[in-house]
Amino acid sequence: MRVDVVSIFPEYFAPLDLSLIGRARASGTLQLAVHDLRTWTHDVHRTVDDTPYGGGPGMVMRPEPWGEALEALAPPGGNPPRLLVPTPAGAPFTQALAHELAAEPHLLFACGRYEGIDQRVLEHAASRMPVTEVSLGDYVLFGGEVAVLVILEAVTRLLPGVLGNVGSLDDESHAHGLLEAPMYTKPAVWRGQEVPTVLRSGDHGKIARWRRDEALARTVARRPDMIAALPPECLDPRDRAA
Ligand SMILES: Oc1ccccc1-c1ccno1
Repeated sequence: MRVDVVSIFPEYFAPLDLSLIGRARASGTLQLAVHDLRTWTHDVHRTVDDTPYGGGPGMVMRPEPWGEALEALAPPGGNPPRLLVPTPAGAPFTQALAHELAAEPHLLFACGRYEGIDQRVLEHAASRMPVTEVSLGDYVLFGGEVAVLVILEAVTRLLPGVLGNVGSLDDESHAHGLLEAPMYTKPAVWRGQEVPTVLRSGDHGKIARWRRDEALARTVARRPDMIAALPPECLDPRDRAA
């Protein structure tokens, strides 16, 4: 997978040389390039923002540098990337979208700052490539860089060969529409608290059932919205009686 990121703070992405993402880049699974938006400015002050039409506080990112950056990184006529624009006004970023993005050959991230990017940039881009405005949640950040780091980690870990133990994707939170069950490791007793006996029973059927029940209970308690979204067949008949 090829990933291009455009930002006025490219140094935000230094952490992407670390850990599993760093290994994915070294192995060639992930080809990542970070670009400074100011590369596509032509004035002495390398200006990227201006005051908003209609008034109001703050500044808006000018369309000209973005237009040139997106044309440089997604040249007309080539296979277009999918443009991801983190914004508080975007669609929720979910594990399902992470899986969708992990199947894309080329992602292009536009990191907005200030009050956002002139909307015409996204409208013009949409005439040439798929554009997804995405939100991490109902809160406001200084800019899109942190959101891109989160999205990149969620997507990269789904790429083939990145996670050593592929099985760990099977039962993690959101893998089957539920939150994951509590996890334990040695010692069996720690500060007087004992690991649930069933987990040390060796009975894999009982262990699987316990973990599913715990996952369901956690989801009901913490994320009832996820329960409402579960397809009926996901709820065991015994659970329906509950
Ligand atoms: O608050 C933001 C500012 C710029 C770009 C993205 C965001 C954001 C907030 C939540 N998800 O994304």
